[in-house]
Amino acid sequence: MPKARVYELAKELGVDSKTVLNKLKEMGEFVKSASSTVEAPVVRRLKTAFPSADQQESSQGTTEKPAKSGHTSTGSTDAASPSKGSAKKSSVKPGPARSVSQKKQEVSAVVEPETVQVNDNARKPSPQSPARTSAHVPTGQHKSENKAKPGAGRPAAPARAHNDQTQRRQNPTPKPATPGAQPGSHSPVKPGARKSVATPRPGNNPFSRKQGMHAPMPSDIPRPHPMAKPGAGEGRKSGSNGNGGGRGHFRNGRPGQGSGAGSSRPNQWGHNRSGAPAGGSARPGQGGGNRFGAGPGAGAGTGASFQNSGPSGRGRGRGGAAGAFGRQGGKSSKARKNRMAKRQEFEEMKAPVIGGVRIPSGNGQTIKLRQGATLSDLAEKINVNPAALVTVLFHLGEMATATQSLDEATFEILGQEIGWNIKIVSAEEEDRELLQQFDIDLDSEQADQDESNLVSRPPVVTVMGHVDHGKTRLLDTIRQTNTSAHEAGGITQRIGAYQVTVELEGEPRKITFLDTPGHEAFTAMRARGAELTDVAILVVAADDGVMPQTVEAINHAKAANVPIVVAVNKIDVDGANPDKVRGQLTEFGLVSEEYGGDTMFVDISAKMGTNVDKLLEAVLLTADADLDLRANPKMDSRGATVEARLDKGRGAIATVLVQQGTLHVGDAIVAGSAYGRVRAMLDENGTAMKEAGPSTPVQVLGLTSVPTAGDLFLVAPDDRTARQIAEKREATARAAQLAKRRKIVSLESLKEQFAKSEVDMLNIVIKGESSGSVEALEDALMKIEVSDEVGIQVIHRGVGAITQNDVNLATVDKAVIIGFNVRPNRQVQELADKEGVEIKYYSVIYQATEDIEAALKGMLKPEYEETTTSHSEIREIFRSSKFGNIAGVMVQDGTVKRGTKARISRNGVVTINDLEISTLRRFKDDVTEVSEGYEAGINLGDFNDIQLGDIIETFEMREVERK
Ligand SMILES: Nc1nc2c(ncn2[C@@H]2O[C@H](COP(=O)(O)OP(=O)(O)OP(=O)(O)O)[C@@H](O)[C@H]2O)c(=O)[nH]1
Repeated sequence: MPKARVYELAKELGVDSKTVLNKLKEMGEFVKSASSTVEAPVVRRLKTAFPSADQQESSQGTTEKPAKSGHTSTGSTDAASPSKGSAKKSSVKPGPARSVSQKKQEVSAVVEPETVQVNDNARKPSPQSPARTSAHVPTGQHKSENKAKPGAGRPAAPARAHNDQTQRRQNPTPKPATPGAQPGSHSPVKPGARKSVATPRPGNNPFSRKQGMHAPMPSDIPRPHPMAKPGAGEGRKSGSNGNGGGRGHFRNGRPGQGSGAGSSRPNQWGHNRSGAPAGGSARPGQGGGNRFGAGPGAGAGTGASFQNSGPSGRGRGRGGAAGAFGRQGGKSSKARKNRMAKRQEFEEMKAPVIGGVRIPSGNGQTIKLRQGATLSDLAEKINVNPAALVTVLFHLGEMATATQSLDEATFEILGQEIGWNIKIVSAEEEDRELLQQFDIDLDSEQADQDESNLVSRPPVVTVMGHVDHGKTRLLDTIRQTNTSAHEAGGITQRIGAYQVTVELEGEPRKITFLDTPGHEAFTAMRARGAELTDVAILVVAADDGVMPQTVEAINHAKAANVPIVVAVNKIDVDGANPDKVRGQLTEFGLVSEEYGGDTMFVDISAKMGTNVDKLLEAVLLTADADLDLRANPKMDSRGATVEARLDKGRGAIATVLVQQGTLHVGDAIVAGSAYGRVRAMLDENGTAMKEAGPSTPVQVLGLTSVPTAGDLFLVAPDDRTARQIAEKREATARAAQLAKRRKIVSLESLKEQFAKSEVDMLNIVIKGESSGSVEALEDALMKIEVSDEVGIQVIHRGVGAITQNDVNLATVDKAVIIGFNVRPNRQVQELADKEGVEIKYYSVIYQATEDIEAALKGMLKPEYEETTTSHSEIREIFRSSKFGNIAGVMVQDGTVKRGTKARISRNGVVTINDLEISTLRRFKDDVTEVSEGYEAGINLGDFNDIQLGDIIETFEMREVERK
């Protein structure tokens, strides 16, 4: 049985701890404080020294000093004069009364944290309590009720709660104890007074939004706002403590805290819900604690807290000893608020308290966040402290930092909790909304097109297919130029767009070709919302058939809902089998017309020019059959950037494809975050143009910066609007970039792993001559997978020469700079040399990827494997007082070396690992190694458990090359 503590004895005996302490002193027992323990014999003596509990109750009721607390006149006093004190305003709601001893406990000034009581309640009476009557039930009655109904505290919870609330206001008017105000659910039932302990009713959480046990009153308004000064929130927290434990059970799985000992950080947010105890104990006297602690049901186990906070009377403002509205508090004059402030507080008060923090409810309002948004982004939009959101999320069981990107589902759950309908919008949607701010509504423009304004436009065609199947050659043939000859490495790297005119049924028709490095750029553009392609030509070499990238290309075209025309190429090559290609493609849903399908297949030879005209016809026929290719040339131009680069002499040059309207020289244009005025326009041959209609690719000069491939462009009403749109886009792009960067790190917990040296990141800065090549290179690099332990992070990419900024960034982030067809100037190179920044130059993508892959492999930590170096049999054991046991061995194989790791195997079973050959001798000489066939003396350090016949195996960990 545990030793009794003074305060427990005091309760049991129905006196205050001080009395017990005095008595003990008289008895010659030195006991330090109320929380000190007392030995069993002393307890017996003490009990005999006091009258019986019942006697004590009756006497106590009359003898208790009023000065002890507001509740000193309990028991018979109340019974005798029920109208006294709080009875004036008491409600007639009856509640089971507490036992007298219970009341006395409440009167007691000394309460230990572990006694979960509301003794303080008794000491903080208020004239406002509507439930006070219940507290004035005569003692005897209380007793009998309690005895009859052991759990009688429950029905009285509301009354008790009010009592608590009011009592904490430190009204000196003597008050009776609150019935059932001592749930003490955590403690075992103790004799005497403890029997009347009531557990809090689960359904009476006064701060539950759903249960409505406690309608927020102006007097409940915390001050200052807990979001601003968490400390002030404790009152509220205290208030909820009574039942907070119950809440805690559900929300945090931390049952019992609500009735447990005082929290060391009572003011921290989140304690409400977790049911952590009131802050009063840790910060005695803080006003909030008293006032809000007085909420209904607040009694559960926070007695100590309140006890401390109450009498100290050092409450701030309205707290502490303040009256109902705090006007009697120490700083009452300062505490007075104007109506507005009170109103505001009231509103704040009504805000849901989640996890101890109060977030103004959005009342179901919709709020839009960009993909990859963080809690900080949300906090900014709804004007709350990001830390509060972190807390709320934590209470929802999700751990995230304020700057960590969260997914849509998490935001949705969080939104539901805080009353906001959080919608995650794509970058395109966000951009559309941004444009709407400038009265540019792309959706309605599209929908409200007047049929009469629509004229047919050329189809835009993308050529896709497996590597080396002849895409570039086909485009060359079509244009009757030979661009592949100029391409470094012979691989298409630049994204261009060209227009050709072909004759169909005697009528000249235009086709716009996007010259892409395959489907990757196509998808990269789509990712930006640039749905440029109308028809895809799928090039399949007849001598090679369907290859992995052919399938990928099909999938991408299908995903974009783009009709496919199949060009079965290289039919001039020996072994070409166009039928096989047809057969293979049926598996992918591309059934040729000859086979009863609706996909046009044309057998061509890009090299010889065979049937290329037929292919173009097929493209036009497919476009005519499947698509309604019309656009309005009369409106402001809209389109997308196909490629952009920085020209030394002419500045930014963007190849744009006009999709709607007509682009004119002099138009104010914005493409992504680049803007400017169209200074000049050139076609693919460098010929100047004055205007460009729908489906026309055109090079635009005059932008202030280089846009990115796939960036949508539009003509703005004026230069200023163009600039403002660009600036806004720039800002959102920067935020998104940051989020993306954070995501890379947070998603895979790379950072943490990195910190633990479990993963290494190769940071890369990519600079290239055009946005298309930079993008293609980045995509290619990101696909490199070497191992889970190493990864690539592109920390910056851009078009143009390598600059000082790039080097600086690389220095800070320890990055490697890749210059793709670009070079730094001398000063920048010198800076890089000085800073030790590596700059690698490439003009072919695969060389870059190969190099980086090799670098990553180099970053892998070496792999080790165990190699056995020798076996030696123990043939003799020499006992040395100085060295311990020395094994006289015969080296059976390999070489024993001093200092190597060793293990012992006995009858084929390893008995011990991790030994070391500490000394190695040949006769009397210390040696470093002994080879096979020789005898040696081995000492294994402290290890002496060796037997004749044991085998000493030595081994080393050797580095092995990674595959
Ligand atoms: N015999 C023959 N060779 C062809 C034909 N078409 C292309 N080639 C050759 O195939 C090789 C690859 O052609 P490209 O046009 O560069 O292939 P690609 O698909 O553009 O390749 P990437 O740019 O690497 O994606 C070149 O050597 C071409 O000359 C053809 O119809 N017949």
